[in-house]
Amino acid sequence: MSDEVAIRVRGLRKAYGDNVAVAGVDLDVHRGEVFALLGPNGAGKTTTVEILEGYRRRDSGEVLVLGTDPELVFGSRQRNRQARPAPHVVADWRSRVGIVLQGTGEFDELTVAEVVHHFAGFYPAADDPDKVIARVGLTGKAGARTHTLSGGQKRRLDVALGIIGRPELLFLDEPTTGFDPEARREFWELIRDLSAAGTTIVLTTHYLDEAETLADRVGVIAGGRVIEVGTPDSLGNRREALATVTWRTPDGLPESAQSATPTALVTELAARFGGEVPGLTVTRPTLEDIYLRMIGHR
Ligand SMILES: Nc1ncnc2c1ncn2[C@@H]1O[C@H](COP(=O)(O)OP(=O)(O)OP(=O)(O)O)[C@@H](O)[C@H]1O
Repeated sequence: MSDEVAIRVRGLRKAYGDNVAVAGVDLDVHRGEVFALLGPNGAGKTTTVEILEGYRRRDSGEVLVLGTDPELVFGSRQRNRQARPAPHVVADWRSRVGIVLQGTGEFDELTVAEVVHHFAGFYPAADDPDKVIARVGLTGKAGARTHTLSGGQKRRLDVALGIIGRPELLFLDEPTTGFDPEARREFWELIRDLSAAGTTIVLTTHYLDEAETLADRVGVIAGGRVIEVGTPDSLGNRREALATVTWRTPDGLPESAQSATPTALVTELAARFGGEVPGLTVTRPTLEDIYLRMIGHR
């Protein structure tokens, strides 16, 4: 991870009529990091990400993605036509940014291999299509027509199309929705590989375990504002949170205590029981506990 920013957002605002979806977001994503955006339904995640991708127009604020304002790259309605980059800069920016949208993975009568090979032709330095098909676990379906794929297999194809151009920056919107547990684990491996190879990754997810496993940093959005940014283990003062120690009394009844010094408590319990403490567990709040607390549910 480096301190150089891949994405810089300041004072981003976007309203749909009277509904303010994004109410002043500031955000930096560093080059090489995996950044997860979390937030309840309607929090403004997709709106924010689609503005970063150049698919939606903002009302105000500054946005730089790989040093370029995405609105100037894509927008035909940009405010300042003079500022529009030259065509080669636009093509260069598009090829450096990979986007995995929700549910694009159906191309009528085309096969998986045909679609991936076709998309590879759009990029100046595309990856090997067959290698990418293997990476997303679709080799067995390479000859299948895309409309015959299952939901999870279509998402894998979406991911293949997002990475075929070897992007420097990859956006993933709820990438593992509909994946079975094994497919999720395989996908996480793929993200780790891409990250290890230096790809900056921004993902939105509702799975807290996914954010915890993959993200270097997490940003929590609620009501169109970023309420906190931090590493998964430090968010919401998680590191300082009390541990819960549970055990069974000699009568077999469950007992528990919260402690800032659980090791001392366990040592004391071990002395009290003269060795093994029955039913002993020591837990700290999960990212999900902390997240739910942050967004106001208890
Ligand atoms: N095209 C649109 N037209 C009008 N309102 C919209 C549009 N897109 C989003 N909104 C509204 O903007 C707000 C933020 O929506 P957004 O899709 O950005 O949230 P989200 O955090 O991605 O939610 P989810 O987790 O459900 O995907 C919501 O109140 C939503 O109804």
